[in-house]
Amino acid sequence: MNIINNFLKKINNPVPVFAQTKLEKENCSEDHNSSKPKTTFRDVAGLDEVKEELFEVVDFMKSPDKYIKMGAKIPKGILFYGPPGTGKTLLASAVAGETDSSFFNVTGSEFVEKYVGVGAKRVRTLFEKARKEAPSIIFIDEIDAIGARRHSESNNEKDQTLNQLLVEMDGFNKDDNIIIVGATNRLDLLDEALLRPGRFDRHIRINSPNYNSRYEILKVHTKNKPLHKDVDLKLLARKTHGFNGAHLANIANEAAIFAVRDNSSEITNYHFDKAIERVIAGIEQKNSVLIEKEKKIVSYHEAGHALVSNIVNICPIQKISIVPRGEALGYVLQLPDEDRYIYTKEELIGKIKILLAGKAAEEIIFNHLSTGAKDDLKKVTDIADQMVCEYGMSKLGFMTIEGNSKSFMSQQVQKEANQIVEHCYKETLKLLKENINDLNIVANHLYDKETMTLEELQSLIQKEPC
Ligand SMILES: Nc1ncnc2c1ncn2[C@@H]1O[C@H](COP(=O)(O)OP(=O)(O)OP(=O)(O)O)[C@@H](O)[C@H]1O
Ligand SMILES: [Zn+2]
Repeated sequence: MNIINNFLKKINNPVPVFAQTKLEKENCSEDHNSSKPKTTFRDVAGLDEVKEELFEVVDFMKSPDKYIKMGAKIPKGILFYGPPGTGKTLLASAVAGETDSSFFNVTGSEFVEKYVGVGAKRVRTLFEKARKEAPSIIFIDEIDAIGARRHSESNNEKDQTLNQLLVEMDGFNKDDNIIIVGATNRLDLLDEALLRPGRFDRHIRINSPNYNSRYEILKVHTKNKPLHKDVDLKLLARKTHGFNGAHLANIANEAAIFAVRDNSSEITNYHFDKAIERVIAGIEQKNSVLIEKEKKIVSYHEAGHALVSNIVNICPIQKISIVPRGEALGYVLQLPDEDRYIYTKEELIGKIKILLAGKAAEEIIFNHLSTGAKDDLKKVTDIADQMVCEYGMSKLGFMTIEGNSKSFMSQQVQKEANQIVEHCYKETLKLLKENINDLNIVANHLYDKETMTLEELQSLIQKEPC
């Protein structure tokens, strides 16, 4: 599983083996020239909610007076965050295209300099130009390179650059008509000053595409290409689980190149298959069969979590997904329970069962132990340990066990915690075996559709004949 994890990690961090797409840095040099992109929202597939949010920004820019009259503040900064290759640059360029703005496409690292003051000067020059050429969109990719949280052992040059960016953003006039779009894969690294109201105060997560979005992206990138009638983009979308928009654009391009090489007048399934292989091979020597197998395991793992969560019903599920996100190959999103401070023993036991259900589903279906449950087990260990040592919920009695007494009693603590976890695991296996039909149905649905809401889960389970 580690190899596969690495593979997925790698395909989320594309290596520069492909031809650069038209947007990438075509007009960006040391002195930050702008361009006037022709990109529109029609070029961006999927991401409907994000586009909706950006429509408002476009309207702000097109008719600022309407908003100013109402006393509404024009947004200054939008921050896109999420994995690479998912269309952040494309979206920013579409905002520029839709508003006929000058587009400044820069990267945070371009401002990182050895000599104090040089980065800050670059920021100043960039904003001067943007003001002159307004309306403007300034897109700063990898904004964490200049916007990372400041530490006590400060780096003077970096701090000055960040300060200059903050000064420029604060100095906007109402009628400047400049929007800054920052992009990062690591929102958690950014300095809080940058995220304050009036600066980058709109944060928009851009996710890896699910099956539907992959289909839409493939449609966009094959729009002007002669496809053989047998080419089934839905099937292609299915085969490309875990790929991002940049990979899919490359697949469409590579398939066209293969067709030219074959002197073919149309792009066929064969060319697409070769293109997929090449894109995968460019990343790592693997084939898509492995992805399919992996996808099946993750589907059952997440279906296990979801089903048991639905039965135990401690906090409602929002979404179940097998689209990789960060390091996770799949996830079940539950409503945050941060408002809760008190849990009963039954509820903690329920939490442990939900966490163990992924592993249990894998054991029932594949009869294997995999590495996919590492994070789950860590959380289980923490809860069981707290039950024994902090909440007096074991045979050791109503006492807290900490410090020296914890090391002194470590064997007993471990034995109690083990008993809790083992008991929960047995119960979870039993629950899932009793509901094996539901497990299959939910896992198959996840495998096909890749994401599922609570309503969909519940209607699927209810539909099943008793
Ligand atoms: N939603 C999408 N619709 C259409 N094409 C897409 C989409 N997402 C990505 N692409 C394609 O992938 C290319 C690269 O995407 P883009 O550079 O916008 O990603 P990014 O999120 O900015 O990545 P990075 O973080 O690596 O800079 C785009 O130029 C486009 O061809
Ligand atoms: Zn899990």
